[in-house]
Amino acid sequence: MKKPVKVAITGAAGQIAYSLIFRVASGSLLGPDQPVILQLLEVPVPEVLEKLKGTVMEVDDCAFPLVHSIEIHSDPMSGFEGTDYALLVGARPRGPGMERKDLLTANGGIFGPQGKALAAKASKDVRALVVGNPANTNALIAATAAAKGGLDPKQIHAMVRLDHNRAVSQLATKTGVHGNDIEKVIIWGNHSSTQYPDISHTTVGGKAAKSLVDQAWVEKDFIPTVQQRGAAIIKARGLSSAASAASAAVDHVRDWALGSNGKWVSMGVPSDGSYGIKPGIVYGYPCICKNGQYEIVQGLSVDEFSRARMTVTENELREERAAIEDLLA
Ligand SMILES: NC(=O)C1=CN([C@@H]2O[C@H](COP(=O)(O)OP(=O)(O)OC[C@H]3O[C@@H](n4cnc5c(N)ncnc54)[C@H](O)[C@@H]3O)[C@@H](O)[C@H]2O)C=CC1
Ligand SMILES: O=C([O-])CC(=O)C(=O)O
Repeated sequence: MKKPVKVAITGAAGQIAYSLIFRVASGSLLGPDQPVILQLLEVPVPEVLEKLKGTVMEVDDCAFPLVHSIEIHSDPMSGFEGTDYALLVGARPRGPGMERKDLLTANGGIFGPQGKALAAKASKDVRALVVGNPANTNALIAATAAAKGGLDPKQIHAMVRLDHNRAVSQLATKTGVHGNDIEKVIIWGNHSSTQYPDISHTTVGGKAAKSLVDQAWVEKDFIPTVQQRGAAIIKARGLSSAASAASAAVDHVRDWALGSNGKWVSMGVPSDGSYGIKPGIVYGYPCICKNGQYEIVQGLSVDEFSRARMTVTENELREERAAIEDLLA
């Protein structure tokens, strides 16, 4: 048996975690031979911690072979002790009629202290994924705080994988193939309604996606459907997406940790000037992961249509940054 690794999950009594914890415990995240220590974090509110105890009872009742032990915490300084992977889910979700950036004030304050605690307590190689919305700017806040404590901002990502998976699914349905046959989808920018799902480089069964679908469908159907999918789920379910968000979080961290086998995956990572997106924001890019590291895919052509959309979502992220600049100080 391998040595157990520590996986911290915040928002552990919430709806995403109710799916995520079981996926991690079953081995979907790090493989079928990797034992895990679950570090479950919640707010220090008795009713919430009681609810979390109920979830833990259920994890116990699954008798998962890979669960080494389970801890409950309400302070990130104890909860992130020795953490190898952190899934930062805990934050308020939006309701009908809200944009995700409307949550900045409610949620931004959560991520500075968590970034600080990761730097102080987690493994020096920790990899953290921010799921809580607005995910990109929350990741920027966490990464800025973590960097002050010595972590590399590249260790803290934002999740745009749900958008990536949604784009794959929409295109698969349209072209009548399985999602497995689709490669090189990109989500540029923000996990918001300005994100740019780009199929300029996408292949479907080895053929250029652009040769299989018309541009009017891309502009009027595909892009808005992917951009608005979160809102459509809220309208249908009365609650924001949960199991699909957990699944995307598993996909993101698994590919980061174990490698994407040469495949492109969309990840919200610190902008580094690639594709003209100057540093200072966390931006969705196409990435390839290997040996526990990610690299932004370089050298792609960007046409006028794509550039305009990449700039819109970049501008929104710079506005979000300006709105929380005080949290970066
Ligand atoms: N990036 C993405 O693709 C997606 C992001 N989300 C976001 O994920 C977040 C969580 O969603 P749900 O699980 O549905 O919400 P939820 O309300 O069911 O659960 C959130 C939990 O986080 C806890 N929490 C709040 N502050 C915390 C803190 N400082 N430390 C630890 N726990 C804390 C709350 O007590 C609550 O139990 C929301 O912000 C939502 O908008 C949701 C879907 C997709
Ligand atoms: O839309 C929301 O608020 C939840 C979310 O981020 C998504 O489903 O993409």
